[in-house]
Amino acid sequence: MLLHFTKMHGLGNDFMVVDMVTQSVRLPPDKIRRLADRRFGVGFDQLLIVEPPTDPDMDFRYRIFNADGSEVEQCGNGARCFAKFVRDKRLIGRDTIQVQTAGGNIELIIHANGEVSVNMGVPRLQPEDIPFRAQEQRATYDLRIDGEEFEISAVSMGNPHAVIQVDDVNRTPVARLGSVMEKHGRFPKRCNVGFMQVLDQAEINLRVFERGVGETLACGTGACAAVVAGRLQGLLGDEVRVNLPGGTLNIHWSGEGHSVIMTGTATRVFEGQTRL
Ligand SMILES: N[C@@H](CCC[C@H](N)C(=O)O)C(=O)O
Repeated sequence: MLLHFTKMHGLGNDFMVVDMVTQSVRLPPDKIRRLADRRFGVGFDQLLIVEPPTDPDMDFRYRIFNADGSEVEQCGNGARCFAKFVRDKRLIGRDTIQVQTAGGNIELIIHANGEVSVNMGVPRLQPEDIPFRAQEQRATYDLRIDGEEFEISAVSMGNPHAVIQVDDVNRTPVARLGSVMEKHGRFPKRCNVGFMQVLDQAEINLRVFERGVGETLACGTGACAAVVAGRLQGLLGDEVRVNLPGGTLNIHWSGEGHSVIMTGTATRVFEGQTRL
C-alpha cells in the first residue's frame, strides 16, 4: 500500500504530514519508528496526522506522534505546518482554522506573508494538570538531577514541559541533563526539557530536549513554556523573541489566565510516497 505524505518543517523541527481525510492507513508505533528513522526511513521528529474532527465546531482533528511512536498531546511548530498543509492541499479555504488536539483546541491564523500565528490556549500551571508531582503551584521547584540541584519551572502547553534557566545555552550539556530530566519521577508522563538563557526582558535563547525525540532544532510548545516560566519569574515581558538553533519564534503572553500566541514560519520541503 502506498502512503502519500508531505515533508515539512518549522525552523528545522521536521515533520511527515499525512492526510487521513482523503486516505486511510493504519500506522502502529513500530511503523512510525521505522518511518522516523533518518537512515532507513523518511526521517522526522514528529508524524502529523490530519483527520476529520470529532467535534462539529472544529475544522480538523490534529494528531501528533513522536519519533519513538508515542502519541502526544500538542506540537506548536507542527501546528503552523498543519495550517499551511490544509490550505495548500485545499482541504479548507479560510485563513483562520479551528483545530482539535489531544491537548485542547487551538486556532491557527495564516498571515499574508505566509507566517502562521497559533493561539495555543491558556497554559496550565497546577501540578496535577501538567502532570508534575508537587504539593502546590509555584513559579519554580527544586529538583535533583544526576546528584545536582536545579531550579525548574513546570508548565503544560497541552504537553508537559520543564524549563531550566542557564547562563549560556551553548555551554549546557543538553543531551545529558535532558535525557535524565525527561524521565524524572516527578513527571509521571515524562516531559520536554527547555534550557533558557535570558538575554533581556524581550529576548531569550532556548534549546529543547524533546520527550520521545531528543534535542530538536526548535520546539514551539517549548518556546511558549519558556516564556510562561520566564514571565512568571518576573524575567520577561509580554512580547518575547525566542532564538532556537533552527530560527526565531515570536511569543506573546500577557500573564496568568491568558492564551499564549506563537508566530513563526512553516515550510514545505517535498511531496513523497512510500510503500508500507
Ligand atoms: N516539536 C514540538 C513538540 C512535539 C511533542 C513533544 N515532543 C512531546 O512529547 O510533548 C513543538 O514544536 O511543540
